[in-house]
Amino acid sequence: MTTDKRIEDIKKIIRDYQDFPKPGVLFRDVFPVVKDPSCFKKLTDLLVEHINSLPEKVDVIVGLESRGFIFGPIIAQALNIGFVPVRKAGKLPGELIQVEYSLEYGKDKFEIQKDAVTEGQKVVVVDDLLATGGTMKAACQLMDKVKAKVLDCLVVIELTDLNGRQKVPYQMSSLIKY
Ligand SMILES: O=P(O)(O)OC[C@H]1O[C@H](OP(=O)(O)OP(=O)(O)O)[C@H](O)[C@@H]1O
Ligand SMILES: Nc1ncnc2[nH]cnc12
Repeated sequence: MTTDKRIEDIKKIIRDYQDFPKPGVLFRDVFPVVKDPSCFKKLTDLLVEHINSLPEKVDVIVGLESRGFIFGPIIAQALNIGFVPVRKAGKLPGELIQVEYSLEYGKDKFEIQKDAVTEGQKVVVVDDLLATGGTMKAACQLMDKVKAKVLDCLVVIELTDLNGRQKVPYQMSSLIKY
């Protein structure tokens, strides 16, 4: 993604919290961007422009609980396509597919409804932030299990200097890198 004045404006209002939620973690809080309507519009426009620049047309936006739910649906709506949630274990009804994963400050389990994305559908996976990449990698494993085609794994913020970074198996894109 290219440099853009809008990215600088967004970067200015992301807030940092040292030692949250655990000692040693520098937490990057994206919520001030959502609170500022002009910045939030800039951010969603940038994400939509990025998706429109992909070589293939996207069928479904997949968002990761919970901060991926802030950005995913608004992007899907702008693109006039559907949004599908990937949720932490025990939240979704019906037949599910599950994976376990580890993230910067813990472990969790992700689930998707079996028929939410169908074989061959082209998806973009959206989240607010990539740290170790464990969360995004787990979402990709779910996409493999439903035989979706992942065109892009898109995050607002990417932490590039983190120890224990896990490889995300598909194309990764981020607006802001630290
Ligand atoms: O790259 P990783 O090391 O896996 O970390 C990134 C993930 O961590 C945060 O989610 P969290 O699980 O804290 O949940 P939340 O969105 O519900 O706050 C963030 O929103 C990403 O999903
Ligand atoms: N450093 C961080 N800041 C905000 N969200 C996160 N999720 C995982 N690591 C994070």
